Amino acid sequence: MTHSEAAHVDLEPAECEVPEFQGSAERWGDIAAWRKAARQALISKRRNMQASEREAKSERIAAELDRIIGRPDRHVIGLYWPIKAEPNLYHWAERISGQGARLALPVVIKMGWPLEFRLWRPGDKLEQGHWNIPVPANGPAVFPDIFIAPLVGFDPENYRLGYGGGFYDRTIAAAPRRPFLIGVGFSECSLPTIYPQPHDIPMDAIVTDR
Ligand SMILES: Nc1nc2c(c(=O)[nH]1)N(C=O)[C@@H](CNc1ccc(C(=O)N[C@@H](CCC(=O)O)C(=O)O)cc1)CN2
Ligand SMILES: Nc1ncnc2c1ncn2[C@@H]1O[C@H](COP(=O)(O)OP(=O)(O)OP(=O)(O)O)[C@@H](O)[C@H]1O
Repeated sequence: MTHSEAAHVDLEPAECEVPEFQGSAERWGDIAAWRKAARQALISKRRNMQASEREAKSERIAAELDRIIGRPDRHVIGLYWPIKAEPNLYHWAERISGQGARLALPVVIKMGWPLEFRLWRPGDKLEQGHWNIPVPANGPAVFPDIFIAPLVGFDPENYRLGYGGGFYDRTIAAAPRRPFLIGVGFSECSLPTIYPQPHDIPMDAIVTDR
C-alpha cells in the first residue's frame, strides 16, 4: 500500500459505517435506536461526497424521474427543498415547471401532524420553516398525486428510512387518495432492511443514480 492510500484509509470516517443491529427485531425501542444510528451514518456518508459527484448523481436521478413520470403537465408533484446533502433536483424542477408541471413543497405545520404541500414555482418567495427548511411563503395548499420523498435509506422491499419524524408515513396514511410514491436517494443509501413496522408505507418506486 502506498503512503497516500494508507492516509486515505486513515481518514475514512468510521462513523459512516451503518451499525449492526443490536437487540431484538421485535422490540420497537431497539429498532428505533438502530434507525437513529443508521441515519447518522448514512447522512455522514452523503455529506462526505464531493459536491460535483452529488450534482452528477442528482442529474442521473432526474433523468430516471423523467422516464417514470412521463408527461409532467398531467401532475401535481410534491418535491422537496434539499437539506443535509440530499439529491438536488432544482434544475429538474425548473425544467418540468417550464413544461407545465405543477410543483409543491412540503411544510411541517406541527410535530406529529401530516405535512401540508404548498404550490411552488422555482424562484417563488420562500420563508424559513421548521428546522430552517425553506417553505413557500404563500402558495395555496394542494395535494400532490406524485410524492418525491427523499431517502436517508431504503431497502429491497422499497421501504424508506427518513429523518424519523414520521411525516411522510403520516401524510400518506391521512391522504384522501393514495399518491404515487417515488423515493429518491443515492445508491449508497441502500440497506439490507430497515426493519419495517406497521406504520411504514413502502414506496411504489425507488430512484437512485444507478
Ligand atoms: N428536504 C426535505 N424536506 C422535508 C423533509 C425531508 O425529508 N427532506 N421532510 C420529511 O419528513 C419534512 C421535514 N422532516 C424533518 C424531520 C426531522 C428533521 C431533523 O433534522 N430533525 C433533527 C432532530 C430530530 C430528533 O432527534 O428529534 C435531527 O435529525 O437532527 C428534519 C426534517 C418536510 N420537509
Ligand atoms: N400513520 C401514523 N400515525 C401515527 N404515528 C405515526 C404514523 N406513521 C409514523 N408514525 C410515527 O412516527 C415515527 C416515525 O418513525 P420512522 O422511523 O418511521 O420515521 P421516518 O419515516 O424515518 O421519518 P420521516 O417520514 O419524517 O422522514 C414513529 O414513532 C411512528 O410511530
